[in-house]
Order: sequence, then structure tokens, then C-alpha cells
Amino acid sequence: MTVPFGGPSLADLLAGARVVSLPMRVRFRGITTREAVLLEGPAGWGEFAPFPEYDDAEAATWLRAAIEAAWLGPPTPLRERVPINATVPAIAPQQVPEILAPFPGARTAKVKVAENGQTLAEDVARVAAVRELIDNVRVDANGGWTVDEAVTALDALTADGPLEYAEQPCATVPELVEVRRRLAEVMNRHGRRRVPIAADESIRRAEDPLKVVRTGGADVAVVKVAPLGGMRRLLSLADDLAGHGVPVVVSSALDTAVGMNAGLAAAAALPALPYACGLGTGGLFVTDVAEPRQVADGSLAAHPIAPDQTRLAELGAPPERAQWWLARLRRCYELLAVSGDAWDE
Ligand SMILES: O=C(O)CCC(=O)c1ccccc1C(=O)O
Ligand SMILES: [Mg+2]
Repeated sequence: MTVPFGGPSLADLLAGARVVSLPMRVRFRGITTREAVLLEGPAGWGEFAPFPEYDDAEAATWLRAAIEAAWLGPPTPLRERVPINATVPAIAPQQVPEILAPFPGARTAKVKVAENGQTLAEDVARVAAVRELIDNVRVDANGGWTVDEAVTALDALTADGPLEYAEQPCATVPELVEVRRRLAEVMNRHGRRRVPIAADESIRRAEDPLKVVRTGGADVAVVKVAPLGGMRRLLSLADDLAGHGVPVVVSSALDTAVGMNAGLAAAAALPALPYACGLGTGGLFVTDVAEPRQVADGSLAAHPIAPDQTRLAELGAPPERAQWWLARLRRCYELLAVSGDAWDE
């Protein structure tokens, strides 16, 4: 089906728009409340929730993904369930068991490290506490280390066990290339396997998401539906990455249950899914817009779920925030209308 621009008008979009504000259990990415616009269209629901600091040009890509979900619907699934990782925010080691409790059967945990104001010793202690409960651990530094800091930290974090990979240890592509090279030396000296490097921000916030791979900066690619402009765009990038021998890990952008539908649908449609996906972040909310999906045997059911009307009413954002989001949606819509691309590409 082709839905060229003009399928949904701005009035169509606004007619089915609900602005919600979800309280979080713990601070994540420096936020304690996650706001989103949910759009209802003929094919289901879509989520528009670019982080508040993003400019309109970047946010417009997220709107494209929301429209794809609500006006085109998901691509053809190849599996019914999607394995997920537990996500561990930059919390104290004593809190680790309660954070892991909602992830029964998860065999992989992703641990946030390099948080502002924290030390390497705190990262080492948090990772050790997670390893007591889940063997396979990956870390995510969100670009917070320099090259020297990354090499030191990843050396320390692999003294007591391997890491599946390190996500975005440094901010830039040349730094990732350098970390990968220096890690190979250090790990070789210690007789350890080099920690693979995963790119996240270097993919989702890049003009050219393949650059980091072509340059030799990443072994694994973290891919997210909204910043890439939709499920089909994610699948097409994953295909290009596979051509470079780079596997993908589908992850959430701290999505509500509606955004998670799109991440799960994209993961369910990928020909290969060698890694657990970062789509288990629903548990970071106190309440979500739908009955929470249950993790069973470390995986989630991939079929879409509609938001619950009672929850939508309870989670409605304050009027001034709703106005802010709808004004942003209008501006992003204008940017997409000018660019004039089709929704099914
Ligand atoms: O990958 C996961 O486990 C969850 C997703 C996640 O960490 C995340 C969520 C919102 C914003 C940024 C990030 C990130 O991966 O850096
Ligand atoms: Mg990340």
C-alpha cells in the first residue's frame, strides 16, 4: 500500500492525538517524566516523542515513524516473540535486584555506565551486582568517556568477566575507531577477547548511519524505530548493515507501550535476530498507557497492543505541556510536508 504525503492531513493527525505524561520509577537519561503524543490512525496507534532538547528537523523524523505506525501499520512479522535485555539505569548496586525483578528469564542485562557525577568504581560495583544475577552483560556509556577513559574502564569492567559489548563508549566516530584499536592491544596483552563496540548515537543521530560501520568504528549497531524514521527504514538500514557483516540490536527510545509496538514489530520482521533487544524499558515507568506486557522466559510478545482509554485519561499531560507538544507536532508536520517523501519507503 502506498500512502504518499497527503494521506494524513494535519487535521487527521490532530484529530487522533493524545498528549501523555508518564512518571518514571527511577531517573533515566536525566528525566523523571516521559512525555509523548499518541496518534490514532486507520492502521492503529503511533507515538511521537522526540526528546525535548531535539530540534524540529530531528524531531520530524520521529513524526514520520509515528505516521507510518498509525497509517500503514507494521511490516510482515517473521516471529511471534522477541527476546529482550533487562535495562539497568545508573543506580546503586543494592537496587539491582529490584530493578531486575520485572525481567524473569532475561539472559542479558544492559547496564548504564559513565553517568555524570559517578565514578568508575560505582560502574564496576553495579556491573558486579548485575553479574550475580544475569551472566551476559553489556554496558552503555552514552558517549560519556574519552578514549583513555573508555580503555581504562572497559579493562576494569572485564577483569571479573566478559562484556557482550560496550555501547557508544565515546561520542564521536573517530574516537570509536580509536577505542576499538586500543582495546585490541590491551585485551590481547591480558589474554582476553576484545570487547565488541556497539554504535547507538553514532547511528541514530548521524546524517549517514552507515559511516561508523564503513570507518570501522562498530561491531554491532543499535537501531531504534523513531529516530530512524520508521519500521521500514529500520529494516532497510539493517539490510545494509548486514551487507557490512554488522548485526543489529533493536532498542527503545524510552517508548510508551505504543512506541514499543513499533520496536517489537520491527524486531519481529528482521530476518536475523542474534541479540536480545533493548525493548524491555516499559518497566521503568510507574504506569504505562496500556496494561504492561509481561516478560516471560526473557521475551515479549510482538503483537501490537492498543492503549487503554482509562489510562490515557489518567496520564493526560498538563494543558501547557499538551500545547507545547501539539505546536511541535505542527511544525514537524510542515517540515515533512515540504520534504514530501512517501510513508512506505
Ligand atoms: O537499550 C536498552 O536496553 C534500552 C534503551 C536505552 O537504553 C535508551 C533509552 C532512551 C534513550 C537512550 C537509550 C540508549 O540506549 O542510550
Ligand atoms: Mg544507547
